[in-house]
Amino acid sequence: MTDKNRVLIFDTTLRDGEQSPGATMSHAEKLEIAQMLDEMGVDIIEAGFPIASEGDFAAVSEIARQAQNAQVCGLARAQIPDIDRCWEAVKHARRPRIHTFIGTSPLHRAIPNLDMDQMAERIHQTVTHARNLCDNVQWSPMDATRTEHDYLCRVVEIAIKAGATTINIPDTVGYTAPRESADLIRMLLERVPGADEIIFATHCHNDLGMATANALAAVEAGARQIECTINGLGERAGNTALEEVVMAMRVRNDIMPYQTGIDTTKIIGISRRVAAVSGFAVQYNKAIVGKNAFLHESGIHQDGVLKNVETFEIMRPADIGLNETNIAMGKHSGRAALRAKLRDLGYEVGDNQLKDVFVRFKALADRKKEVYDDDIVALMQDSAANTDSDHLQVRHLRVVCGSDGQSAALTLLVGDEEKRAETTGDGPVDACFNAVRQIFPHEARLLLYQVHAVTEGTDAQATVSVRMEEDGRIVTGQAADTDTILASVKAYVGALNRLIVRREMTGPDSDAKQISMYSH
Ligand SMILES: CC(=O)SCCNC(=O)CCNC(=O)[C@H](O)C(C)(C)COP(=O)(O)OP(=O)(O)OC[C@H]1O[C@@H](n2cnc3c(N)ncnc32)[C@H](O)[C@@H]1OP(=O)(O)O
Ligand SMILES: CC(C)C(=O)C(=O)O
Ligand SMILES: [Mg+2]
Repeated sequence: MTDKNRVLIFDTTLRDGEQSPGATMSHAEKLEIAQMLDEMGVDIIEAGFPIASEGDFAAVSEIARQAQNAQVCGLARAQIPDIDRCWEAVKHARRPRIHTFIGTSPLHRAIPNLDMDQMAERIHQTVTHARNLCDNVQWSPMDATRTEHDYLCRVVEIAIKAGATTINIPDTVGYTAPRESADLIRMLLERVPGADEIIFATHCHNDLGMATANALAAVEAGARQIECTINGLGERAGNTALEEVVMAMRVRNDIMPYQTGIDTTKIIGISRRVAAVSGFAVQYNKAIVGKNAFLHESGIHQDGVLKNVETFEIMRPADIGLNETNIAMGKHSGRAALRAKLRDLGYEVGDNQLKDVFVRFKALADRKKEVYDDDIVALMQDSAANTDSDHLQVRHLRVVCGSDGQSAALTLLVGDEEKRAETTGDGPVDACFNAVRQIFPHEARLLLYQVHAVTEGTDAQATVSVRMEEDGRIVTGQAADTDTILASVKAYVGALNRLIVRREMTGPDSDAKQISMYSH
Protein backbone atom coordinates (compact mmCIF):
# COMPACT_ATOMS: atom_id res chain seq x y z
CA MET A 1 0.00 0.00 0.00
CA THR A 2 1.29 3.45 -0.83
CA ASP A 3 0.34 6.31 1.48
CA LYS A 4 -1.03 8.28 -1.41
CA ASN A 5 -3.76 5.69 -1.82
CA ARG A 6 -4.76 5.62 1.84
CA VAL A 7 -8.26 7.04 2.28
CA LEU A 8 -9.15 8.34 5.74
CA ILE A 9 -12.57 7.39 7.07
CA PHE A 10 -14.25 10.23 8.95
CA ASP A 11 -17.37 8.99 10.68
CA THR A 12 -20.06 11.52 11.50
CA THR A 13 -22.79 9.16 12.78
CA LEU A 14 -22.71 10.94 16.14
CA ARG A 15 -23.00 14.43 14.60
CA ASP A 16 -24.63 14.50 11.16
CA GLY A 17 -26.21 11.08 11.78
CA GLU A 18 -27.72 12.25 15.01
CA GLN A 19 -29.21 15.25 13.19
CA SER A 20 -31.82 12.89 11.63
CA PRO A 21 -35.09 13.85 13.27
CA GLY A 22 -35.71 11.26 15.95
CA ALA A 23 -32.24 9.68 15.87
CA THR A 24 -31.16 11.31 19.11
CA MET A 25 -28.94 9.00 21.15
CA SER A 26 -28.37 8.96 24.88
CA HIS A 27 -24.99 9.81 26.39
CA ALA A 28 -24.21 6.16 27.16
CA GLU A 29 -25.22 5.10 23.65
CA LYS A 30 -22.94 7.73 22.09
CA LEU A 31 -19.99 6.49 24.13
CA GLU A 32 -20.73 2.93 23.15
CA ILE A 33 -20.99 3.73 19.42
CA ALA A 34 -17.80 5.82 19.62
CA GLN A 35 -15.96 2.90 21.16
CA MET A 36 -17.19 0.59 18.41
CA LEU A 37 -16.08 3.12 15.76
CA ASP A 38 -12.67 3.38 17.41
CA GLU A 39 -12.30 -0.40 17.53
CA MET A 40 -13.30 -0.85 13.90
CA GLY A 41 -10.51 1.47 12.73
CA VAL A 42 -12.30 4.71 11.88
CA ASP A 43 -9.64 7.43 11.50
CA ILE A 44 -11.66 10.39 12.74
CA ILE A 45 -14.83 10.36 14.86
CA GLU A 46 -16.94 13.51 14.61
CA ALA A 47 -18.44 13.20 18.07
CA GLY A 48 -20.89 16.12 18.10
CA PHE A 49 -21.45 19.85 18.02
CA PRO A 50 -20.18 21.00 21.43
CA ILE A 51 -21.92 24.38 21.55
CA ALA A 52 -25.29 22.88 20.63
CA SER A 53 -26.09 21.69 24.17
CA GLU A 54 -24.56 20.65 27.48
CA GLY A 55 -25.31 17.05 26.49
CA ASP A 56 -23.37 17.37 23.23
CA PHE A 57 -20.46 19.02 25.02
CA ALA A 58 -20.33 16.25 27.65
CA ALA A 59 -20.49 13.51 25.02
CA VAL A 60 -17.72 15.02 22.88
CA SER A 61 -15.49 15.57 25.94
CA GLU A 62 -15.92 12.02 27.16
CA ILE A 63 -15.45 10.46 23.73
CA ALA A 64 -12.26 12.55 23.39
CA ARG A 65 -10.96 11.06 26.64
CA GLN A 66 -12.07 7.55 25.75
CA ALA A 67 -10.82 7.13 22.15
CA GLN A 68 -7.69 5.00 21.91
CA ASN A 69 -6.82 5.32 18.24
CA ALA A 70 -9.17 7.61 16.36
CA GLN A 71 -8.86 11.37 16.16
CA VAL A 72 -11.81 13.06 17.85
CA CYS A 73 -13.43 16.02 16.18
CA GLY A 74 -16.15 18.49 17.11
CA LEU A 75 -18.13 20.82 14.86
CA ALA A 76 -18.18 24.60 15.26
CA ARG A 77 -19.78 27.44 13.29
CA ALA A 78 -17.59 30.27 12.06
CA GLN A 79 -17.92 31.99 15.41
CA ILE A 80 -15.25 32.37 18.08
CA PRO A 81 -17.42 31.09 21.00
CA ASP A 82 -18.30 27.95 18.99
CA ILE A 83 -14.64 27.27 18.25
CA ASP A 84 -13.58 27.86 21.86
CA ARG A 85 -16.31 25.54 23.14
CA CYS A 86 -15.35 22.92 20.58
CA TRP A 87 -11.70 23.08 21.65
CA GLU A 88 -12.69 22.77 25.32
CA ALA A 89 -14.44 19.50 24.45
CA VAL A 90 -11.96 17.90 22.04
CA LYS A 91 -8.72 18.99 23.69
CA HIS A 92 -8.69 15.87 25.89
CA ALA A 93 -8.22 13.61 22.87
CA ARG A 94 -4.90 12.02 21.93
CA ARG A 95 -5.42 13.66 18.55
CA PRO A 96 -8.04 16.43 18.70
CA ARG A 97 -9.53 18.12 15.65
CA ILE A 98 -11.62 21.27 15.30
CA HIS A 99 -14.03 21.29 12.35
CA THR A 100 -15.37 24.72 11.51
CA PHE A 101 -17.71 25.59 8.65
CA ILE A 102 -19.73 28.31 6.96
CA GLY A 103 -22.11 28.24 4.01
CA THR A 104 -20.39 29.76 0.98
CA SER A 105 -22.99 29.41 -1.80
CA PRO A 106 -25.10 32.48 -2.67
CA LEU A 107 -28.09 31.02 -0.83
CA HIS A 108 -26.07 30.37 2.30
CA ARG A 109 -24.08 33.61 2.23
CA ALA A 110 -27.41 35.38 2.61
CA ILE A 111 -28.18 33.64 5.93
CA PRO A 112 -25.62 35.47 8.10
CA ASN A 113 -26.02 38.40 5.69
CA LEU A 114 -22.34 38.63 4.72
CA ASP A 115 -21.07 39.77 1.33
CA MET A 116 -18.23 37.88 -0.35
CA ASP A 117 -15.47 40.01 1.19
CA GLN A 118 -16.95 39.98 4.66
CA MET A 119 -17.33 36.21 4.53
CA ALA A 120 -13.75 35.79 3.32
CA GLU A 121 -12.59 37.88 6.26
CA ARG A 122 -14.71 35.81 8.69
CA ILE A 123 -13.16 32.61 7.31
CA HIS A 124 -9.66 34.02 7.73
CA GLN A 125 -10.36 35.06 11.35
CA THR A 126 -12.08 31.89 12.48
CA VAL A 127 -9.71 29.40 10.88
CA THR A 128 -6.75 31.37 12.24
CA HIS A 129 -8.34 31.29 15.69
CA ALA A 130 -8.96 27.54 15.47
CA ARG A 131 -5.42 26.94 14.29
CA ASN A 132 -4.02 28.92 17.22
CA LEU A 133 -5.79 26.46 19.51
CA CYS A 134 -5.21 23.20 17.65
CA ASP A 135 -2.79 22.01 14.99
CA ASN A 136 -5.45 19.83 13.36
CA VAL A 137 -8.13 22.03 11.79
CA GLN A 138 -10.75 21.07 9.26
CA TRP A 139 -12.67 23.70 7.36
CA SER A 140 -15.84 23.21 5.30
CA PRO A 141 -17.48 25.57 2.82
CA MET A 142 -21.03 24.33 3.39
CA ASP A 143 -22.97 23.87 0.13
CA ALA A 144 -19.69 23.85 -1.78
CA THR A 145 -21.29 22.12 -4.75
CA ARG A 146 -23.54 25.16 -5.32
CA THR A 147 -20.79 27.74 -4.71
CA GLU A 148 -19.31 29.73 -7.63
CA HIS A 149 -15.98 28.08 -8.56
CA ASP A 150 -13.95 31.29 -8.42
CA TYR A 151 -15.27 32.12 -4.97
CA LEU A 152 -14.78 28.55 -3.77
CA CYS A 153 -11.13 28.66 -4.89
CA ARG A 154 -10.70 32.01 -3.16
CA VAL A 155 -12.08 30.87 0.21
CA VAL A 156 -10.36 27.48 0.15
CA GLU A 157 -7.05 29.29 -0.42
CA ILE A 158 -7.79 31.61 2.52
CA ALA A 159 -8.59 28.65 4.79
CA ILE A 160 -5.38 26.85 3.78
CA LYS A 161 -3.29 29.97 4.36
CA ALA A 162 -4.97 30.43 7.76
CA GLY A 163 -3.83 26.95 8.73
CA ALA A 164 -6.57 24.45 7.82
CA THR A 165 -5.05 21.00 7.40
CA THR A 166 -8.15 19.37 5.91
CA ILE A 167 -10.54 21.01 3.50
CA ASN A 168 -13.89 19.28 3.34
CA ILE A 169 -16.06 19.80 0.28
CA PRO A 170 -19.68 19.18 1.31
CA ASP A 171 -22.49 18.39 -1.05
CA THR A 172 -24.82 19.61 1.66
CA VAL A 173 -28.08 19.06 -0.19
CA GLY A 174 -27.15 15.98 -2.22
CA TYR A 175 -27.23 17.96 -5.47
CA THR A 176 -24.10 16.89 -7.30
CA ALA A 177 -23.48 13.89 -9.56
CA PRO A 178 -20.38 11.66 -9.81
CA ARG A 179 -18.63 13.36 -12.72
CA GLU A 180 -19.24 16.82 -11.27
CA SER A 181 -18.10 15.67 -7.83
CA ALA A 182 -14.79 14.49 -9.32
CA ASP A 183 -14.36 17.60 -11.48
CA LEU A 184 -14.80 19.85 -8.46
CA ILE A 185 -12.00 18.18 -6.49
CA ARG A 186 -9.76 18.16 -9.57
CA MET A 187 -10.46 21.84 -10.19
CA LEU A 188 -9.54 22.75 -6.60
CA LEU A 189 -6.36 20.68 -6.74
CA GLU A 190 -5.33 22.39 -9.95
CA ARG A 191 -6.25 25.96 -9.12
CA VAL A 192 -5.74 26.54 -5.40
CA PRO A 193 -2.19 27.34 -4.28
CA GLY A 194 -1.18 25.01 -1.43
CA ALA A 195 -3.90 22.47 -2.27
CA ASP A 196 -1.34 19.69 -2.58
CA GLU A 197 -0.25 20.24 1.04
CA ILE A 198 -3.61 19.55 2.68
CA ILE A 199 -6.12 16.71 2.54
CA PHE A 200 -9.35 17.15 0.62
CA ALA A 201 -12.40 15.47 2.10
CA THR A 202 -15.75 14.67 0.53
CA HIS A 203 -19.03 14.93 2.47
CA CYS A 204 -22.01 13.80 0.43
CA HIS A 205 -25.71 13.65 1.16
CA ASN A 206 -28.02 11.16 -0.45
CA ASP A 207 -30.98 13.25 -1.61
CA LEU A 208 -30.71 11.85 -5.14
CA GLY A 209 -29.35 8.46 -4.08
CA MET A 210 -25.83 9.28 -5.30
CA ALA A 211 -23.92 9.85 -2.07
CA THR A 212 -21.76 6.75 -2.36
CA ALA A 213 -21.03 7.26 -6.07
CA ASN A 214 -20.22 10.94 -5.50
CA ALA A 215 -17.86 10.18 -2.62
CA LEU A 216 -16.00 7.53 -4.59
CA ALA A 217 -15.76 9.82 -7.63
CA ALA A 218 -14.22 12.50 -5.40
CA VAL A 219 -11.64 9.99 -4.18
CA GLU A 220 -10.74 9.05 -7.75
CA ALA A 221 -10.10 12.75 -8.38
CA GLY A 222 -7.81 13.10 -5.37
CA ALA A 223 -9.90 13.45 -2.19
CA ARG A 224 -8.35 11.36 0.59
CA GLN A 225 -10.97 11.58 3.31
CA ILE A 226 -14.53 10.31 3.09
CA GLU A 227 -17.12 11.61 5.53
CA CYS A 228 -19.78 9.03 6.16
CA THR A 229 -22.12 7.46 8.67
CA ILE A 230 -23.09 3.95 9.69
CA ASN A 231 -26.17 2.79 7.72
CA GLY A 232 -26.07 6.14 5.88
CA LEU A 233 -27.85 7.81 8.82
CA GLY A 234 -28.10 11.59 8.51
CA GLU A 235 -30.07 14.70 7.63
CA ARG A 236 -33.02 14.05 5.27
CA ALA A 237 -32.05 11.10 2.98
CA GLY A 238 -28.84 10.64 4.93
CA ASN A 239 -25.09 10.72 4.32
CA THR A 240 -22.72 8.46 2.41
CA ALA A 241 -22.88 5.05 4.11
CA LEU A 242 -19.56 3.99 5.64
CA GLU A 243 -20.15 0.33 4.87
CA GLU A 244 -20.84 1.08 1.19
CA VAL A 245 -17.72 3.10 0.43
CA VAL A 246 -15.46 0.83 2.46
CA MET A 247 -16.74 -2.36 0.84
CA ALA A 248 -16.80 -0.80 -2.64
CA MET A 249 -13.11 0.07 -2.36
CA ARG A 250 -12.37 -3.38 -1.03
CA VAL A 251 -14.41 -5.44 -3.51
CA ARG A 252 -13.45 -3.30 -6.54
CA ASN A 253 -9.88 -2.64 -5.51
CA ASP A 254 -8.92 -3.53 -9.08
CA ILE A 255 -10.43 -0.27 -10.34
CA MET A 256 -10.38 1.71 -7.06
CA PRO A 257 -6.95 0.88 -5.62
CA TYR A 258 -7.49 2.68 -2.32
CA GLN A 259 -7.08 1.37 1.21
CA THR A 260 -8.78 2.19 4.49
CA GLY A 261 -7.94 1.14 8.04
CA ILE A 262 -11.40 -0.36 8.63
CA ASP A 263 -11.78 -3.87 10.03
CA THR A 264 -14.74 -4.76 7.84
CA THR A 265 -15.72 -7.73 10.02
CA LYS A 266 -17.02 -5.22 12.55
CA ILE A 267 -19.51 -3.72 10.08
CA ILE A 268 -22.58 -5.81 10.83
CA GLY A 269 -22.25 -5.45 14.60
CA ILE A 270 -22.09 -1.68 14.53
CA SER A 271 -24.77 -1.44 11.87
CA ARG A 272 -27.20 -3.34 14.10
CA ARG A 273 -26.27 -1.32 17.15
CA VAL A 274 -26.73 2.01 15.36
CA ALA A 275 -30.09 0.82 13.99
CA ALA A 276 -31.18 -0.11 17.50
CA VAL A 277 -30.09 3.03 19.32
CA SER A 278 -31.21 5.45 16.61
CA GLY A 279 -34.55 3.69 16.08
CA PHE A 280 -33.89 3.78 12.31
CA ALA A 281 -34.32 0.22 11.05
CA VAL A 282 -32.15 -0.79 8.08
CA GLN A 283 -34.20 -1.41 4.96
CA TYR A 284 -34.17 -5.08 3.90
CA ASN A 285 -32.52 -4.43 0.54
CA LYS A 286 -29.95 -1.93 1.81
CA ALA A 287 -26.52 -2.55 0.25
CA ILE A 288 -24.08 -4.48 2.47
CA VAL A 289 -26.05 -4.51 5.74
CA GLY A 290 -29.68 -5.13 4.67
CA LYS A 291 -31.26 -8.37 5.82
CA ASN A 292 -31.53 -9.56 2.20
CA ALA A 293 -28.03 -8.47 1.14
CA PHE A 294 -26.75 -12.05 1.20
CA LEU A 295 -29.99 -14.01 0.78
CA HIS A 296 -30.86 -16.01 -2.32
CA GLU A 297 -34.41 -17.16 -2.75
CA SER A 298 -35.03 -17.76 -6.42
CA GLY A 299 -34.19 -21.24 -7.74
CA ILE A 300 -31.69 -20.24 -10.41
CA HIS A 301 -29.75 -18.11 -7.91
CA GLN A 302 -29.82 -20.86 -5.27
CA ASP A 303 -28.66 -23.42 -7.80
CA GLY A 304 -25.85 -21.12 -8.93
CA VAL A 305 -24.74 -20.31 -5.40
CA LEU A 306 -24.71 -23.99 -4.45
CA LYS A 307 -22.51 -24.80 -7.46
CA ASN A 308 -20.25 -21.79 -7.10
CA VAL A 309 -20.99 -19.08 -4.58
CA GLU A 310 -19.29 -16.46 -6.77
CA THR A 311 -22.07 -16.71 -9.35
CA PHE A 312 -24.27 -14.43 -7.28
CA GLU A 313 -22.09 -13.15 -4.46
CA ILE A 314 -19.41 -10.50 -4.96
CA MET A 315 -18.31 -10.59 -1.32
CA ARG A 316 -18.54 -13.10 1.52
CA PRO A 317 -20.95 -12.48 4.39
CA ALA A 318 -17.97 -13.10 6.69
CA ASP A 319 -16.22 -10.06 5.18
CA ILE A 320 -18.67 -7.82 7.04
CA GLY A 321 -18.77 -10.02 10.13
CA LEU A 322 -21.84 -12.02 9.17
CA ASN A 323 -20.86 -15.61 9.77
CA GLU A 324 -22.93 -18.46 8.49
CA THR A 325 -23.46 -20.96 11.22
CA ASN A 326 -24.81 -24.44 11.56
CA ILE A 327 -25.89 -23.96 15.16
CA ALA A 328 -29.67 -24.34 15.39
CA MET A 329 -30.96 -22.58 18.47
CA GLY A 330 -33.87 -23.79 20.59
CA LYS A 331 -34.95 -24.43 24.14
CA HIS A 332 -32.31 -27.13 24.60
CA SER A 333 -29.41 -24.84 23.69
CA GLY A 334 -26.94 -23.79 26.37
CA ARG A 335 -24.84 -20.72 27.09
CA ALA A 336 -21.89 -21.83 24.97
CA ALA A 337 -24.09 -22.18 21.89
CA LEU A 338 -25.75 -18.83 22.59
CA ARG A 339 -22.39 -17.10 22.95
CA ALA A 340 -21.16 -18.68 19.68
CA LYS A 341 -24.36 -17.70 17.91
CA LEU A 342 -24.15 -14.14 19.22
CA ARG A 343 -20.57 -13.89 18.03
CA ASP A 344 -21.66 -15.11 14.60
CA LEU A 345 -24.31 -12.43 14.56
CA GLY A 346 -21.79 -9.73 15.37
CA TYR A 347 -22.36 -9.38 19.13
CA GLU A 348 -19.55 -9.71 21.66
CA VAL A 349 -21.06 -10.08 25.12
CA GLY A 350 -19.47 -10.19 28.55
CA ASP A 351 -20.39 -12.84 31.12
CA ASN A 352 -22.99 -10.73 32.90
CA GLN A 353 -24.71 -9.71 29.71
CA LEU A 354 -24.70 -13.32 28.52
CA LYS A 355 -26.46 -14.36 31.74
CA ASP A 356 -29.20 -11.79 31.19
CA VAL A 357 -29.62 -12.56 27.49
CA PHE A 358 -29.70 -16.29 28.23
CA VAL A 359 -32.68 -15.89 30.57
CA ARG A 360 -34.55 -13.91 27.90
CA PHE A 361 -33.53 -16.39 25.22
CA LYS A 362 -34.88 -19.36 27.24
CA ALA A 363 -38.16 -17.53 27.84
CA LEU A 364 -38.46 -16.93 24.09
CA ALA A 365 -37.51 -20.51 23.20
CA ASP A 366 -40.26 -21.77 25.52
CA ARG A 367 -42.82 -19.78 23.55
CA LYS A 368 -41.49 -20.33 20.03
CA LYS A 369 -40.98 -23.57 18.13
CA GLU A 370 -37.85 -22.35 16.35
CA VAL A 371 -35.61 -19.47 17.33
CA TYR A 372 -34.11 -17.96 14.18
CA ASP A 373 -31.10 -15.67 13.91
CA ASP A 374 -33.40 -12.69 13.42
CA ASP A 375 -35.21 -13.57 16.65
CA ILE A 376 -31.91 -13.38 18.49
CA VAL A 377 -31.05 -10.04 16.88
CA ALA A 378 -34.47 -8.72 17.96
CA LEU A 379 -33.91 -10.06 21.45
CA MET A 380 -30.53 -8.33 21.68
CA GLN A 381 -32.06 -5.06 20.56
CA ASP A 382 -34.84 -5.44 23.12
CA SER A 383 -32.34 -6.21 25.90
CA ALA A 384 -30.34 -3.12 25.02
CA ALA A 385 -33.39 -0.87 24.86
CA ASN A 386 -35.23 -2.01 28.00
CA THR A 387 -33.41 -2.81 31.23
CA ASP A 388 -34.25 -3.64 34.84
CA SER A 389 -32.98 -0.25 35.97
CA ASP A 390 -35.55 1.69 33.90
CA HIS A 391 -37.84 4.01 35.88
CA LEU A 392 -40.98 2.55 34.29
CA GLN A 393 -41.31 -1.21 33.86
CA VAL A 394 -44.18 -3.32 32.58
CA ARG A 395 -45.33 -5.77 35.25
CA HIS A 396 -48.68 -7.20 34.08
CA LEU A 397 -50.86 -6.66 31.06
CA ARG A 398 -54.28 -8.10 30.32
CA VAL A 399 -56.03 -7.04 27.16
CA VAL A 400 -59.55 -7.80 26.00
CA CYS A 401 -60.24 -7.23 22.33
CA GLY A 402 -62.78 -8.22 19.72
CA SER A 403 -66.08 -7.11 18.28
CA ASP A 404 -67.49 -6.23 21.73
CA GLY A 405 -64.86 -3.56 22.48
CA GLN A 406 -61.32 -3.26 23.71
CA SER A 407 -59.95 -2.70 27.18
CA ALA A 408 -56.63 -3.00 28.96
CA ALA A 409 -55.60 -3.63 32.54
CA LEU A 410 -52.00 -2.65 33.05
CA THR A 411 -49.65 -2.66 36.01
CA LEU A 412 -46.46 -0.63 35.75
CA LEU A 413 -43.60 -0.38 38.18
CA VAL A 414 -43.00 3.36 38.59
CA GLY A 415 -39.76 3.73 40.51
CA ASP A 416 -40.41 1.45 43.49
CA GLU A 417 -44.17 1.61 43.38
CA GLU A 418 -46.60 -0.61 41.44
CA LYS A 419 -49.46 1.31 39.81
CA ARG A 420 -52.47 -0.10 38.01
CA ALA A 421 -54.91 1.29 35.45
CA GLU A 422 -57.93 -0.07 33.56
CA THR A 423 -58.88 1.71 30.38
CA THR A 424 -60.68 1.32 27.07
CA GLY A 425 -59.63 2.60 23.64
CA ASP A 426 -59.97 2.52 19.87
CA GLY A 427 -58.39 -0.89 19.51
CA PRO A 428 -56.19 -2.83 21.94
CA VAL A 429 -53.03 -0.77 21.38
CA ASP A 430 -54.88 2.47 21.96
CA ALA A 431 -56.45 1.03 25.13
CA CYS A 432 -52.98 0.04 26.39
CA PHE A 433 -51.41 3.40 25.59
CA ASN A 434 -54.32 5.09 27.41
CA ALA A 435 -53.52 2.94 30.42
CA VAL A 436 -49.86 4.00 30.30
CA ARG A 437 -50.94 7.65 30.10
CA GLN A 438 -53.27 7.20 33.07
CA ILE A 439 -50.47 5.79 35.21
CA PHE A 440 -47.80 8.17 33.90
CA PRO A 441 -49.49 11.35 32.66
CA HIS A 442 -47.46 13.22 30.02
CA GLU A 443 -47.88 15.55 27.05
CA ALA A 444 -45.56 13.73 24.65
CA ARG A 445 -46.96 13.39 21.13
CA LEU A 446 -46.76 10.06 19.34
CA LEU A 447 -44.89 10.62 16.04
CA LEU A 448 -44.44 7.02 14.94
CA TYR A 449 -45.84 3.61 15.82
CA GLN A 450 -44.43 0.85 13.65
CA VAL A 451 -44.72 -2.94 13.85
CA HIS A 452 -42.57 -5.50 11.99
CA ALA A 453 -42.81 -9.28 12.06
CA VAL A 454 -39.27 -10.56 12.65
CA THR A 455 -39.77 -13.91 10.92
CA GLU A 456 -42.54 -15.84 9.19
CA GLY A 457 -45.20 -17.79 11.07
CA THR A 458 -47.95 -16.88 13.47
CA ASP A 459 -45.60 -17.34 16.43
CA ALA A 460 -43.20 -14.77 14.99
CA GLN A 461 -41.88 -12.05 17.26
CA ALA A 462 -42.99 -8.52 16.53
CA THR A 463 -40.55 -5.65 16.84
CA VAL A 464 -42.26 -2.38 17.62
CA SER A 465 -40.75 1.10 17.28
CA VAL A 466 -42.31 4.13 18.90
CA ARG A 467 -41.14 7.71 18.44
CA MET A 468 -42.45 10.57 20.58
CA GLU A 469 -41.88 14.28 20.98
CA GLU A 470 -42.24 16.56 23.99
CA ASP A 471 -41.04 20.19 24.08
CA GLY A 472 -38.71 19.56 21.15
CA ARG A 473 -37.22 16.42 22.64
CA ILE A 474 -37.60 13.45 20.31
CA VAL A 475 -37.17 9.99 21.78
CA THR A 476 -37.59 6.46 20.50
CA GLY A 477 -38.45 3.16 22.13
CA GLN A 478 -38.12 -0.34 20.77
CA ALA A 479 -39.19 -3.74 21.98
CA ALA A 480 -39.68 -7.27 20.69
CA ASP A 481 -42.07 -9.97 21.81
CA THR A 482 -44.18 -12.79 20.37
CA ASP A 483 -47.12 -10.81 21.76
CA THR A 484 -47.51 -7.77 19.51
CA ILE A 485 -49.56 -5.81 22.05
CA LEU A 486 -47.07 -6.44 24.85
CA ALA A 487 -44.20 -5.40 22.52
CA SER A 488 -46.15 -2.21 21.74
CA VAL A 489 -46.56 -1.34 25.41
CA LYS A 490 -42.91 -2.11 26.15
CA ALA A 491 -41.78 0.10 23.25
CA TYR A 492 -44.06 2.94 24.40
CA VAL A 493 -42.82 2.63 27.97
CA GLY A 494 -39.23 2.42 26.66
CA ALA A 495 -39.68 5.74 24.84
CA LEU A 496 -41.05 7.29 28.05
CA ASN A 497 -38.02 6.03 29.97
CA ARG A 498 -35.77 7.81 27.49
CA LEU A 499 -37.88 10.92 27.81
CA ILE A 500 -37.43 10.85 31.57
CA VAL A 501 -33.65 10.66 31.12
CA ARG A 502 -33.70 13.47 28.53
CA ARG A 503 -35.80 15.67 30.82
CA GLU A 504 -33.16 15.24 33.51
CA MET A 505 -30.22 15.81 31.18
CA THR A 506 -31.34 18.79 29.12
CA GLY A 507 -33.23 22.00 29.55
CA PRO A 508 -36.18 22.52 27.21
CA ASP A 509 -34.40 25.35 25.40
CA SER A 510 -31.53 23.48 23.85
CA ASP A 511 -33.73 20.70 22.55
CA ALA A 512 -36.38 23.02 21.20
CA LYS A 513 -33.69 24.50 18.95
CA GLN A 514 -33.01 21.10 17.44
CA ILE A 515 -36.63 20.89 16.43
CA SER A 516 -36.57 24.30 14.79
CA MET A 517 -33.56 23.26 12.73
CA TYR A 518 -35.34 20.10 11.58
CA SER A 519 -38.40 21.93 10.44
CA HIS A 520 -36.48 24.28 8.12
C1 LIG B 1 -25.30 21.17 7.21
C2 LIG B 1 -25.20 20.97 8.66
O1 LIG B 1 -25.30 19.85 9.08
S1 LIG B 1 -24.98 22.27 9.64
C3 LIG B 1 -25.07 21.68 11.28
C4 LIG B 1 -26.48 21.60 11.74
N1 LIG B 1 -26.51 21.19 13.10
C5 LIG B 1 -27.09 21.90 14.04
O2 LIG B 1 -27.70 22.93 13.80
C6 LIG B 1 -26.94 21.37 15.46
C7 LIG B 1 -27.96 21.88 16.40
N2 LIG B 1 -28.04 23.32 16.41
C8 LIG B 1 -28.19 24.03 17.56
O3 LIG B 1 -28.17 23.50 18.64
C9 LIG B 1 -28.39 25.50 17.43
O4 LIG B 1 -28.78 25.80 16.10
C10 LIG B 1 -27.12 26.32 17.79
C11 LIG B 1 -26.84 26.15 19.29
C12 LIG B 1 -25.92 25.84 16.99
C13 LIG B 1 -27.37 27.79 17.51
O5 LIG B 1 -28.53 28.22 18.19
P1 LIG B 1 -29.00 29.80 18.09
O6 LIG B 1 -27.87 30.65 18.49
O7 LIG B 1 -30.25 29.91 18.87
O8 LIG B 1 -29.27 30.06 16.56
P2 LIG B 1 -30.37 29.42 15.56
O9 LIG B 1 -30.29 27.94 15.58
O10 LIG B 1 -31.73 30.00 15.83
O11 LIG B 1 -29.88 29.97 14.15
C14 LIG B 1 -28.60 29.68 13.66
C15 LIG B 1 -27.70 30.91 13.76
O12 LIG B 1 -26.37 30.51 13.42
C16 LIG B 1 -25.91 31.26 12.28
N3 LIG B 1 -25.09 30.33 11.53
C17 LIG B 1 -25.48 29.20 10.94
N4 LIG B 1 -24.42 28.57 10.44
C18 LIG B 1 -23.35 29.33 10.71
C19 LIG B 1 -21.98 29.20 10.47
N5 LIG B 1 -21.52 28.13 9.85
N6 LIG B 1 -21.14 30.16 10.92
C20 LIG B 1 -21.60 31.24 11.56
N7 LIG B 1 -22.90 31.41 11.83
C21 LIG B 1 -23.77 30.47 11.41
C22 LIG B 1 -27.17 31.71 11.58
O13 LIG B 1 -26.93 32.82 10.77
C23 LIG B 1 -28.08 32.01 12.78
O14 LIG B 1 -27.66 33.20 13.34
P3 LIG B 1 -28.68 34.46 13.52
O15 LIG B 1 -29.75 33.95 14.44
O16 LIG B 1 -27.85 35.55 14.10
O17 LIG B 1 -29.19 34.75 12.15
C1 LIG C 1 -21.34 20.85 8.52
C2 LIG C 1 -21.22 20.38 7.13
C3 LIG C 1 -19.93 19.71 6.87
C4 LIG C 1 -22.32 19.46 6.76
O1 LIG C 1 -22.72 18.56 7.48
C5 LIG C 1 -22.86 19.60 5.40
O2 LIG C 1 -22.53 20.58 4.72
O3 LIG C 1 -23.65 18.72 5.01
MG1 LIG D 1 -23.90 17.09 6.35
